[in-house]
Amino acid sequence: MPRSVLAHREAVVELLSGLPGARGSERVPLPEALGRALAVDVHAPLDLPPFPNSQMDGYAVRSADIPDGGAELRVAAPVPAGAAPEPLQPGDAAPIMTGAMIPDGADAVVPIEKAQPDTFPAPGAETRVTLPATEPGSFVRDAGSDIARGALALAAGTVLGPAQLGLLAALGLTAAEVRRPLRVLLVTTGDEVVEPGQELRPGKIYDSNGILLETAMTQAGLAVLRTGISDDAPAALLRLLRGHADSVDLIVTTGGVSKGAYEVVRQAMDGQPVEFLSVAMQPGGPQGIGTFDGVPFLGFPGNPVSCLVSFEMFLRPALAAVLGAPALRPAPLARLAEPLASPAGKHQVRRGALQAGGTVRLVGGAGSHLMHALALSDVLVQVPADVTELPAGAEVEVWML
Ligand SMILES: Nc1nc2c(c(=O)[nH]1)N[C@H]1C(S)=C(S)[C@@H](COP(=O)(O)OP(=O)(O)OC[C@H]3O[C@@H](n4cnc5c(N)ncnc54)[C@H](O)[C@@H]3O)O[C@H]1N2
Ligand code: MOO
Repeated sequence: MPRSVLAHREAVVELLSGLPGARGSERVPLPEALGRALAVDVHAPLDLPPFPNSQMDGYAVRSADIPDGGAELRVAAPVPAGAAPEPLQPGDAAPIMTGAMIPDGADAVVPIEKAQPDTFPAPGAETRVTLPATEPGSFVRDAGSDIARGALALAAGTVLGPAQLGLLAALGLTAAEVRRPLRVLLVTTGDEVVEPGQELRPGKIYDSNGILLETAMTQAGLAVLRTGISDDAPAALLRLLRGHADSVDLIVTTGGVSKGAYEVVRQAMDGQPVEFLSVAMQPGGPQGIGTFDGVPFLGFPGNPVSCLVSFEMFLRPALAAVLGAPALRPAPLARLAEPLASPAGKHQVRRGALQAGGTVRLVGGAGSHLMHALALSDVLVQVPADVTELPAGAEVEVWML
């Protein structure tokens, strides 16, 4: 009886829950912190914005100076962005640029479009401007209105993307304290598999799983160690694993887990507490799970789509559950652009492309060798195990890659 997707995901969570959750932290410059998880809460060291500033190019005014019908005011010295302005005298309007500091005494900005004349006078010219009445606070971005000094800016565990790094920079920070990543040993296997760039002899194929999983894991915040491809000799794979097992937190292999005559991973795991089983999922059915010399081990199937689907369905969500990062894939509902059929009793994961208007088009068939179709997809279409047919227009959950 195959194991359900949910039960296998729980088994992977269980396997990882023994991992050192806190591997310590390190301080890295912001560009290097992309995709890493914050190790500590970050509180704002200053107000954002740091000072009240103008949201528009226009005139800084005292709103009380302008009655309902509008008023003609004397034009004061202009306030460019970056300058610390003189206080605004009663009855004056100071030309002010977007982002420039609101002068003391001013409490509103009238956009230049509402002024007469509606262009700024030449600097130094003695002129007057007619402005309409305005509410106090109009077009003024108050100090601390984005975040106040001392407030929690980002919580520990937050994965740092461009927006989070932009915030840290806005707060004047140049580095972040991030968690040390989990170290993963990734070994692809197969006598037929050769490194891209080498000669492709008859019967051989290039290793796509290596870069596929290495980068997927890197994006998920793991530090990946690659050893090169293992051939189908169990002794060779054992040498590779033993050579590195004590310096990693997790071992992942691809291939050699199904029912063939030369299943190198199965053979190498002989005597280790590793189970090889079938998950009711397609692709990604054959799976290995356990520990190798005490190190958590996952054996993904060799087909490229199968190994990526295994990563997305089991390892990535388990990392989210155990470490709080990476964030789970967004999983909205989308309407199928076409009908689909799915094997009874198996959770099917199809590859798809989201269309405008919330529909999803299937890309390629169900085959787990379809690397090109995977490369043209942006979602995994989830078809539950109890579903065998869906008409066009049916709602499906899609995981956004
Ligand atoms: N009699 C049965 N045969 C198979 C079964 C089964 O239940 N009974 N399951 C099938 C399913 S489903 C899958 S998935 C595969 C899993 O096989 P393995 O994990 O043992 O993987 P391999 O046999 O080594 O390779 C499968 C396939 O993937 C290609 N491959 C392997 N590594 C790479 C790589 N690094 N880059 C690109 N492609 C790779 C390999 O050449 C094979 O075509 O077993 C089915 N068979
Ligand atoms: O389960 Mo295999 O991963 O379909 O091709």
